Amino acid sequence: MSEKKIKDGPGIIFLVGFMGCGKTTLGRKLANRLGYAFMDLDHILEAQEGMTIAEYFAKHGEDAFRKLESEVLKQTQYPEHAVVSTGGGLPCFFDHMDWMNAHGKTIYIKLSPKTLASRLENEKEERPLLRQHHGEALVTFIADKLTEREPFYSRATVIADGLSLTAEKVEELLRIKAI
Ligand SMILES: Nc1ncnc2c1ncn2[C@@H]1O[C@H](COP(=O)(O)OP(=O)(O)O)[C@@H](O)[C@H]1O
Ligand SMILES: O=C(O)C1=C[C@@H](OP(=O)(O)O)[C@@H](O)[C@H](O)C1
Ligand SMILES: [Mg+2]
Repeated sequence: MSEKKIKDGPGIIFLVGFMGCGKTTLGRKLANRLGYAFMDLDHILEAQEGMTIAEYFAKHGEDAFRKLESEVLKQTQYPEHAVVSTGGGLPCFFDHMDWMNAHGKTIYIKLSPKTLASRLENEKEERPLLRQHHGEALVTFIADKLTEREPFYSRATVIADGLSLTAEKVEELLRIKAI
């Protein structure tokens, strides 16, 4: 594996962006391409708690979830090289953008509310914040939440157009940025 790694590369790459932008999907592909470990903080949290995020929200509520995802972010043991997919809300709470930028590089996968909504319409059950929104109301909900979250996401090391983003393209962006 090690010969595949970008020499003196960014170490830890955190993928950030709204629900449905592809952090989990692209993260796995990017890790595979770079020969880095793949870690998804939502999956780590679910394995640790023995329940899904939807179950955790139903049982303990969002405030408890935000505290727990903060612990998971900061207490996880990261290998030297890893691609880490975060949950969509994580960058927008506590000091998480600063923390991730201090511990690695961040990539914001940017997409429009319309595209996000079309990807999420059939994947709302596992995302408790979206469950009660449908059709045009889902687009509006996403647009409003995105406006709120964008200032946090925009502090990423690299801002990438999610529509044309592939693992190859991310690798190229990292090289261009020389990080
Ligand atoms: N580049 C892409 N093009 C089209 N659909 C995608 C792409 N990346 C992810 N998806 C789809 O969008 C949905 C959400 O992807 P996911 O990786 O779970 O996003 P996130 O982790 O950011 O919430 C999934 O159905 C996934 O298959
Ligand atoms: O945006 C959010 O607040 C959330 C995003 C989810 O992760 P994905 O972005 O991978 O869907 C998950 O952490 C939880 O449902 C809350
Ligand atoms: Mg995900």
